[in-house]
Amino acid sequence: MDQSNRYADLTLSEENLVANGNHLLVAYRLKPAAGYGFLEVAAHVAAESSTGTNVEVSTTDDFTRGVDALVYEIDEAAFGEKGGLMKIAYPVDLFDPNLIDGHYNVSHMWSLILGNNQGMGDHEGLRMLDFLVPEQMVKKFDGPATDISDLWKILGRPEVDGGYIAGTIIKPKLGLRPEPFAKACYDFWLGGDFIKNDEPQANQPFCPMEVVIPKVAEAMDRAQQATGQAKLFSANVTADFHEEMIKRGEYVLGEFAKYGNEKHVAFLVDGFVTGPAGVTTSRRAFPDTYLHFHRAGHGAVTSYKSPMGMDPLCYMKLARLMGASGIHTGTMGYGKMEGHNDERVLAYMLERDECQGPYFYQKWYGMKPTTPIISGGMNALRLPGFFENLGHGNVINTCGGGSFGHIDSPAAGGISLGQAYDCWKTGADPIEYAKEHPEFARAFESFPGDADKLFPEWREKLGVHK
Ligand SMILES: O=C(COP(=O)(O)O)[C@H](O)[C@H](O)COP(=O)(O)O
Ligand SMILES: [Mg+2]
Repeated sequence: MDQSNRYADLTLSEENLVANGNHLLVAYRLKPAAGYGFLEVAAHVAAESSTGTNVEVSTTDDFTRGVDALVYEIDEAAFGEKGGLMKIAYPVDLFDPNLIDGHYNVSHMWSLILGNNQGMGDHEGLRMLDFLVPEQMVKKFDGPATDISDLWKILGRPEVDGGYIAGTIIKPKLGLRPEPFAKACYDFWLGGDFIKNDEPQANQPFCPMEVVIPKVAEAMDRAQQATGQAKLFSANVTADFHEEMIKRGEYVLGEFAKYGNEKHVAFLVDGFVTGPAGVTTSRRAFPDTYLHFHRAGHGAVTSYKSPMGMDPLCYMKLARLMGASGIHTGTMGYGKMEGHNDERVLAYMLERDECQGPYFYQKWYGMKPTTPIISGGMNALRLPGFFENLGHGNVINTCGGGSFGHIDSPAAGGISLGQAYDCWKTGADPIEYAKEHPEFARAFESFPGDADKLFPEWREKLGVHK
């Protein structure tokens, strides 16, 4: 049934919709299934995402029609064989404020703008490319309670432009028992700032939280004394229900508090698999603890290979609205995961108070920034190019292989990361810099494949032969 007479109004002006601020606007890429018209399917998406279904119903009244989501712009040829562009305006009244405090919840918003419409049978692809949250809504999402400035403060750095946080992920991903796990922490903290649990490290029988966390807390205390520097640990508190997550969070804080280091702890939440409810549990139960949002699983929804789901930019915006202090943002083509250099905008959308997305200019109205967390196949050699592309180093970077794969030690791995930032920041040539900085130089021998690709004559220039 073609519902475009009700769920489309191509006379609407986006400029007015933005100025009025009474709609959440969404841009989609749509590829109709064979035999269906573009506007017909676009209108069905709007119906299915707001007040309609696939047939007229007798209970619809004039008020209902007044909160219809409306297709207001289409460009059928925008993406060639991949489909066309269409934009939908969702009235703010469709969204769901909490009973408790009137804040919006991301789960509900997500269920509308990317809910049933994903499963419709009359399209071959529907992908969310960008969305614009109007001021009246932005101000009623939780947003982050803490941000990178809180970590810089603990590290004794300026709370503005405090710079690069050199981090790692304890590897191997699984299988370490408590003693070797804590030793790996200590060894890295002799050279780096920040350690995270790998996303599945939690309470396994071979490494129970109640055995390993006390050892990690003790290792942090020893490393701080040995280096005279503050250290940070991001502990995985992910759980399927809030009481378990709170139990884990309180336990971790209690163990680090024994050394006065409860503020040196962040909470790792596997936010894609636990969903907005899990993220919000940590955000609200532990507002003083940096919320480290790991996105494992997000590729099922955000991979550029897919005609469905949403672009990573949209996922970053949802995470900031949820209240992530930091989120894994990808490596913009410099690491091992899918991505490209223009994904700078993911970081800018997270950290700035205003940012131009691919279709909308989003203002955040003072909402705290979310830190880009850069991870996935990174090491000291790949970092200078990454910083050059992004234009700054105010990020948390976690290199698992890039630290524990350094041929000298995890500490040398950590040091090499900080040196990579220093190399970029001072504008030094990496090869020349390596001649004066042994840990950075040994990263070339640790990751020869990368060295060959990034700095072809490195062996001759550094006098390192096979
Ligand atoms: O454990 C790692 C990286 O380990 P390594 O440094 O050894 O590659 C992270 O889970 C990935 O970065 C996740 O990807 P993303 O950060 O893109 O979500
Ligand atoms: Mg991992």
